[in-house]
Amino acid sequence: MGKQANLYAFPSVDELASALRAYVLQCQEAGIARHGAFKVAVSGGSLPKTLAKALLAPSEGSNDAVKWDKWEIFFADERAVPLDHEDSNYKLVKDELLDKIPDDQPKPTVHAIDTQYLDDTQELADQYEQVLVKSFASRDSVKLPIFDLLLLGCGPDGHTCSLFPGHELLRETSAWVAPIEDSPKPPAKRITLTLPVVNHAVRVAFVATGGGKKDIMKEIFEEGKGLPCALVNEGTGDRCSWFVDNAAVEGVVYQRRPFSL
Ligand SMILES: O=C(O)[C@H](O)[C@@H](O)[C@H](O)[C@H](O)COP(=O)(O)O
Repeated sequence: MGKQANLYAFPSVDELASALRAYVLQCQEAGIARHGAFKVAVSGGSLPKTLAKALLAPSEGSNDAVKWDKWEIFFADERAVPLDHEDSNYKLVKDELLDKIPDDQPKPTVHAIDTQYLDDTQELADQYEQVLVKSFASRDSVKLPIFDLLLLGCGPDGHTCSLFPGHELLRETSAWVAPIEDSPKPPAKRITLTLPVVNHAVRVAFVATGGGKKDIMKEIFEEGKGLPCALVNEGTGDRCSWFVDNAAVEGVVYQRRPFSL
């Protein structure tokens, strides 16, 4: 049992957000204890909004503080567009979360893509990989970076990051960051963390809300079928936690756990 992904279901997004906050802050403290920083990668989609709900809530004491100055934020996937483009995940995270951090709090370090390489997605991915190498090398001198936490969404087809069902990118074994030019979800050109990097993180948290997710949740948790989200579940076991609302898992046969840290 201990080897399976944790599924935490909440009656509302507000309750989900408050548990997510506790979970993220525990990961933050573990990262700081390990190496003096909290290295986290985030997805686009609906995740930044829920994350903002969790993290911008007022702090309830010293054990409940978001230590933004220790945060290094990376992008689990990013679209090959300028940073002020409406498809940009950077812009999404900036608008939903970063710009709303109160002025009296320090700001996190944010690692955006280098937009001078937008016309060449391989180069864009390679350059972003170098950002990771610089951030992680002194820590591990490593084959793979070890993120303290990945905060991911789950698409209606079971994709996560920009790793899509049946795509050859799922077989990538050496790159940390890879380009994709034919994303079925627009825009087509993107970069993404690869599956080995995702599965190597200390912890992975998926956030999925709303009844629109229940069919794919059933497939992921009951059948798997090589869906990217299921591959992450298999690759990370109980290092993986799903934060969902009841609507997203209605009818899904899989044991929910009461949330606790
Ligand atoms: O850039 C992207 O497209 C996202 O990173 C993508 O992987 C997203 O997380 C899922 O599609 C879930 O999106 P929703 O949360 O909006 O369903």
